[in-house]
Amino acid sequence: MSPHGLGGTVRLGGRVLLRDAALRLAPGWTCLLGPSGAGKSTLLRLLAGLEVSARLEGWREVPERIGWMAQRDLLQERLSLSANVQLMARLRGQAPDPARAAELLASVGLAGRDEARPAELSGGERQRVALARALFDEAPLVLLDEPFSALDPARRAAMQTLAHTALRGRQVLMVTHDPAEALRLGDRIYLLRDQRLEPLPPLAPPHPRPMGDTELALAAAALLARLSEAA
Ligand SMILES: Nc1ncnc2c1ncn2[C@@H]1O[C@H](COP(=O)(O)OP(=O)(O)OP(=O)(O)O)[C@@H](O)[C@H]1O
Repeated sequence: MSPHGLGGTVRLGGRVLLRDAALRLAPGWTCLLGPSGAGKSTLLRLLAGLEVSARLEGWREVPERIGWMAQRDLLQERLSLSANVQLMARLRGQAPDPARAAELLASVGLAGRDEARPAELSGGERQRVALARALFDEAPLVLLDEPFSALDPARRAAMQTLAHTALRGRQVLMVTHDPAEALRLGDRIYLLRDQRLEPLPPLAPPHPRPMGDTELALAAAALLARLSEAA
C-alpha cells in the first residue's frame, strides 16, 4: 500500500504557501503545529480534496473515505443533535443508528440531549457534538482541525483521551495551536512555518501521555519557547 499523505509545492493566489514539503501519514496521530495563517487548514482541505483556491504541485495519496472535523462546527441548525451526529454517515447511505449516536453524545458529556438543537448549546458543547460526529464516522483517515480549541482544560484533556481511544488504529491528522496537545497525542509532529514543513521529535509512547506527566510538561515548555522565538 502506498503511503498516505501529500507532498510537493502548494501555491495560493500567486504565492507559495509550502515548498517541497512531504507530509506522511500512518496509523496513529500526526499533529500539525504552526503560526496562524501558515497554511495548516489549507493543507487539511487539500488532503480532503475540498480545497478550491490552493494548487498542489506534487502527489496526494488518500483513502477513499475521509472523516473531517472543520474549525467551524458545521452543525445543521434545523437538525437534532442525534441527526447531526449521524449526518455524514446518512449522506453516504448508511442506515440510521440513533442508539450509537446517543452513546457518542453521552461519551462527550451530552447524555439525553439527542433531540436538542445546536442553537441551545454553548460553543464548547457544539464542538463536542462535532467531535461525536467525527467519531461516528468510521473512516480510515480522520482530519481534525483544532478539535478541542473551545474546551476548558479539564474537558479538553478528557476529550483528547476519548478521541484517542475511539480512533485507535486509524490515521488521524490533527491541526492544533497547543504544543502540549501535540506532544500528548502525537506519534508524529510537524511544524508548518515559513513555507516549510519540518518534522519535530514526538514524545515516546504511551499516548496520550497522562496529564501532569513531567516529561510532557518539560517538552511542551521547550516547544512553546521554540515556537515563540520565531513569532
Ligand atoms: N481563498 C483564499 N484565497 C487566498 N488566500 C487565502 C484563501 N484562503 C486562505 N487564504 C490565505 O492562506 C493562508 C493560509 O490560511 P490557512 O487558513 O490555511 O492558515 P492556518 O495555518 O490554518 O491558520 P489558522 O491557524 O489561523 O487557522 C492565509 O494567509 C490566508 O489568508
